[in-house]
Amino acid sequence: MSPNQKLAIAHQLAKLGVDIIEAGFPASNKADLETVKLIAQEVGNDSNDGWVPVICGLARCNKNDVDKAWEAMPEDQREFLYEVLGEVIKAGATTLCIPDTVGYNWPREFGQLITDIKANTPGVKNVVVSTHCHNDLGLATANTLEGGYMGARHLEVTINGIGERAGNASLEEVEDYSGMRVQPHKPIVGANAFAHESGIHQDGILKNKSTYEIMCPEDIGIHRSNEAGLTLGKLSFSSVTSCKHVLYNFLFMSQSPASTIAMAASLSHIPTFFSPTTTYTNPIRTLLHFKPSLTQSPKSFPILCSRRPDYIPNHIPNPNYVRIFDTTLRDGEQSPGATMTTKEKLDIARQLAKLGVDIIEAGFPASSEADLEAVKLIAQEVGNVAGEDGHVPVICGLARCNKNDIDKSWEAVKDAKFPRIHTFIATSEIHMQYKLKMSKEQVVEKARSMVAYARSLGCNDVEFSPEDAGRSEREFLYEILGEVIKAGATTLNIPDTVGYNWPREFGQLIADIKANTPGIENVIISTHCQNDLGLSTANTLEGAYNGARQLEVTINGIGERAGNASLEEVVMTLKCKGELLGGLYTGISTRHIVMASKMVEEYSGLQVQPHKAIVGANAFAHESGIHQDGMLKNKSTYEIMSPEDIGLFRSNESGLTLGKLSGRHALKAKLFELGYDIDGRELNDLFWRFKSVAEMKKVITDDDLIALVSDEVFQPCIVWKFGDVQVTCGTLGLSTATVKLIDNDGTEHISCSTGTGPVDAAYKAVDLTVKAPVKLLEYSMSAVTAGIDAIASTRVVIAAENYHTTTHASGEQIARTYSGTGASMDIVISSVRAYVGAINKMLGLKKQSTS
Ligand SMILES: CC(=O)SCCNC(=O)CCNC(=O)[C@H](O)C(C)(C)COP(=O)(O)OP(=O)(O)OC[C@H]1O[C@@H](n2cnc3c(N)ncnc32)[C@H](O)[C@@H]1OP(=O)(O)O
Ligand SMILES: CC(C)C(=O)C(=O)O
Repeated sequence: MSPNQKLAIAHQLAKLGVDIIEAGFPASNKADLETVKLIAQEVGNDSNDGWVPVICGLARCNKNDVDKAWEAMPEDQREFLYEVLGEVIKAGATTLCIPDTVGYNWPREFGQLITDIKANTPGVKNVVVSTHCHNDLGLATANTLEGGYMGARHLEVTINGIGERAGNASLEEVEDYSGMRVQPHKPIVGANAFAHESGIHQDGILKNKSTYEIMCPEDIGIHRSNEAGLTLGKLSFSSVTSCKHVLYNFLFMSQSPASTIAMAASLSHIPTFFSPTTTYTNPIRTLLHFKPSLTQSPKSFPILCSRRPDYIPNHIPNPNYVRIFDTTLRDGEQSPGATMTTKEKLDIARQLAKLGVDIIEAGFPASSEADLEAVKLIAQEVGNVAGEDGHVPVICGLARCNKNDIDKSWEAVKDAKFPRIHTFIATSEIHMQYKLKMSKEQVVEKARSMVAYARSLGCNDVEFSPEDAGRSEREFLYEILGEVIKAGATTLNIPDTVGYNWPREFGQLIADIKANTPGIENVIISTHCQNDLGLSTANTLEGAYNGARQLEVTINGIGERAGNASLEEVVMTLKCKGELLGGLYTGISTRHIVMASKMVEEYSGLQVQPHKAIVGANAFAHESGIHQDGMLKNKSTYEIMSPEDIGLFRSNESGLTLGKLSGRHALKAKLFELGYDIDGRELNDLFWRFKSVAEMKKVITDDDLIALVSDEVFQPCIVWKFGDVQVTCGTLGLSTATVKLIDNDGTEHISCSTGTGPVDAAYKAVDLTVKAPVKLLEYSMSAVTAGIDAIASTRVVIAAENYHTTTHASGEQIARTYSGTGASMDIVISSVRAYVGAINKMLGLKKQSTS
């Protein structure tokens, strides 16, 4: 960020009411010294409602760098930590910051560290204890809160959670100046955080907002456009189905996210402020560019147990084995804009099977004919194929507690080797009273009879969820859960539907259910944690710690509103910390994580933020000198897992350098290293794209290849194929473009158009051929690598003008949205590829729903 941008953010932080602003690292460079000085002078003396923030600058302990000593260390080394801290207190320190520098702690562990320091450090009563938690496992927010709970009274956070690698605990939002885009499903400030995609949620919201919202968007400075009478901003609605009730969606004023605050409850008095942001601007992927190094690699994981027990619906022979239930294709698809075609869902299901997930929730078959067909296909094609280790995943379909939904679900899954019906009904007062309009007795009876009905169809694997369990009365939960066990449920899933619990609370809920529900020993307890407060990963782990043996997650954490617990965070924490969690382990083959993440990102159109834990582009990138120095000396200094564990390979580790003389074998091998197993026609097509880039570019980097794979492989079914484009542009006249597209029969269509620029002209030429009027809602471009010969990656979001509308709560018609991505060294070609990809997705879905 520039000095002026930093100053503007400091002013904003002061308005927000933060107590201390760490303004920079003055010794790192002259500009930072000057900026911190300026902030100290201007912001550090400016009263906001009588409050002047403390201005702080970071410095190494040059003589003896104790920074690393402060992260979680084995209990037996704690004495050293108390000693160092005691000494600095004697020397005059006023605040003790306890950093989990590499984001390696989980909440119980970090909380214990704070407790121990408070109990054992001489003189600690005279200073303030602070947390500083990094987010490498997605646990920074939970660790920070646990630290606060255990007595820290100074919590170090960043706006939007940005920071080194996967970032820090988050306050909120510096998206524009930092260029660090937040993902749509980022809690609190993401574009989807208050958007409701699925019919059942919309129905609830229409009846009473508290059914699916735990805070008012207005509290954090977000204004609903329909209430404000405005329709600015992103259209994030795209339901797969027609719903009886009027559909509801929050459209945000485009400037709103930049004004929001993570700890909304305590900060709701703060005035709101905005900074406009409509497109994604993160410019450069900074995936692994390390030179191979001889230094020691991060610790290898303790091998707890690798065998996956045989599948028995209501029993796991090994008590430490935790089933991973992936709901990317059901809850994930409920993310606004994430509608996927049948082929895309099938591809993802295959990848989930490769990953080794135990259960794939493939959809909600009653929601539409298309979803029923997609789930059926997945049941037949993925639910009967054994993977490398002989594992065949369970295929599951969601259903409300009614016969029609359950029939559809059974029809969809019954061809799988291991079919499962998942039925649910809400149990919280607010949902029963306003949404269902049912008494407790009616809800119990419905749940009991529908579980029995599902069993009567011949399904011996029935999961039941008391929706909104996180806000349900305990005694009522024990009662209804006891009844469904008697009726034949084999898994009881406990959802924190609105992401309202914090880890201790959710863990206690699982422990209480385990202790008080009659017959619970005969079933599997499961968790399903939404991420509205950024706590879903920690809640899920607490659930496991307290006895849950099935964890419901999604790839990249996508899902309704702020999404779900993410598979990669939960699985990698169990892999890194399984021992601390009592020896828990999963059957996930983690080296397929990156491929799954990329595929879901491309198909759902939901891009993960660069600082997303595990799979974000920066998760293994080291930006600052001190970290880079540490990495060069020993990778374990700043990495808690090696990228290879999740299928991400450092450049050149193989020694393969691809260029214009490389052949398909080298390309395939290199792609395999990067986590992509590509063959056949896809490999061939990719090969020619690769060759054309290699002819122009001396060095083909991993990022170039990743961009090409995204563009070539993750494309929707082809309705129109991009052929050629020719543009003329400049200052002397209108830009003109000629575009050749090829239809399904191989016929070439050529159109010409003028436009305000070359991309506009090319898009108009495409429109002339396709004749399906669309509106361009978003357009963003980023350079994949540095330099003039970089590959440009384009992302567009479009909406159809004449069809695919749905009704907004305000009564207006809202168009569904479709995303497309493209990559090329030529920005116009990249742009046209993205545009044609989005159009193909729109036409493909239209074809699918009309057939
Ligand atoms: C927490 C979750 O994630 S729940 C899953 C959310 N997923 C979805 O909603 C999938 C997409 N949804 C859809 O396609 C549609 O909502 C459909 C096809 C399922 C239903 O559409 P419609 O029949 O038009 O109903 P609509 O969605 O408007 O309203 C939901 C109705 O189901 C009822 N309902 C909601 N949950 C349940 C349940 N678990 N069991 C029984 N009835 C339920 C509501 O009370 C409401 O009933 P009402 O009409 O008597 O008031
Ligand atoms: C259907 C249930 C499990 C759900 O998605 C939720 O409650 O969030």
